[in-house]
Amino acid sequence: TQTTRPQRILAAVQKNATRGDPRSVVKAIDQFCRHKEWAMNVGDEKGCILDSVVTEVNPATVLELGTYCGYSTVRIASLLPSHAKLITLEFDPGNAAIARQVIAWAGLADKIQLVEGASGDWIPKLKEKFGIETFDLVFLDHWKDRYLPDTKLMEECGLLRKGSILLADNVICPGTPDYLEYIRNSPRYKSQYFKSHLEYTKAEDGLEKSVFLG
Ligand SMILES: CCCNc1ncnc2c1ncn2[C@@H]1O[C@H](/C=C/CNC(=O)c2cc(-c3ccc(F)cc3)cc(O)c2O)[C@@H](O)[C@H]1O
Ligand SMILES: [Mg+2]
Repeated sequence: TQTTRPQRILAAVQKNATRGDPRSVVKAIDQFCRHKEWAMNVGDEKGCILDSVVTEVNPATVLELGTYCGYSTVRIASLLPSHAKLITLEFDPGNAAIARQVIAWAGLADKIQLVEGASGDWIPKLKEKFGIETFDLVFLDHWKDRYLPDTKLMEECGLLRKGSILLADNVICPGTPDYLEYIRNSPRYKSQYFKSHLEYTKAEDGLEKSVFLG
C-alpha cells in the first residue's frame, strides 16, 4: 500500500539521522527534500534566518502554528535554553503522528508540547491549559489564509506582550497578502522582511518578522 509523503520523510530520518542529534534530523530531511522529494518544510535557507531570529530572541515560550512533520519544530527546539517550552499545534492526525516520531528521534520530546487540534480552537485555551502568560516568539507556518485571523485571536487572548516576535513563513510564496497588509500597516507592529527563496527551489519567498508593540 502507498505511503504518504510525511511517512517517507520519517523513514528518511530513521535511516539517515542519529538518534538524539537534532541537527542530523534537520539535515536528513533537507537532503531528502532537496534530492528525493520536495516537501513544504521551511527548509535550510529560510531555516538559517529562523535560527538567527530564535538565537536573537532566546525565547522562554514559543508557539508554532502548523507542525507538519516537525522540521521547524526540531530546528527551533534545538536552539532553546533548557527551561524553555515550545507548543506546536497540528490538526491533521497523520501529520501529528509523524511529527511526534521525528521529534522523539531528535530527542526533543521533553522540550516540545505537540497539541493535536486546530489553532482557532486551541489559541483561546493555551493560557489555562499550559499555564502560559504570553509567547516570546510565534512561528506561523500553517494555512496561509489563517495567519491573519489567528494573529488577531492571539491579540484578543492576551497571548502577546510588548516585544513578542511573530515570524511568518511564505509571505511571498504561496503568499499571505491580507496578513502582510495588516501587519505592515498596523501601528501595533514593527515589521521587517527577510528575502529568501522557497524551500529547495530558486523561487522567491521570505519571512516577515514583526515585533508586537503592545
Ligand atoms: C483550521 C485550519 C487552521 N488551523 C490549523 N491548526 C493547526 N494545524 C494546521 C492548521 N492549518 C493547517 N495546519 C497544518 O499545518 C500544515 C499546513 C501548512 C500549510 N503550508 C503550506 O501550504 C505551504 C505551502 C508551500 C508551497 C509553496 C509553493 C508551492 F508550489 C506549493 C506549496 C510552502 C510552504 O512553506 C508552506 O508552508 C499541515 O500539517 C496542516 O495540517
Ligand atoms: Mg511554510
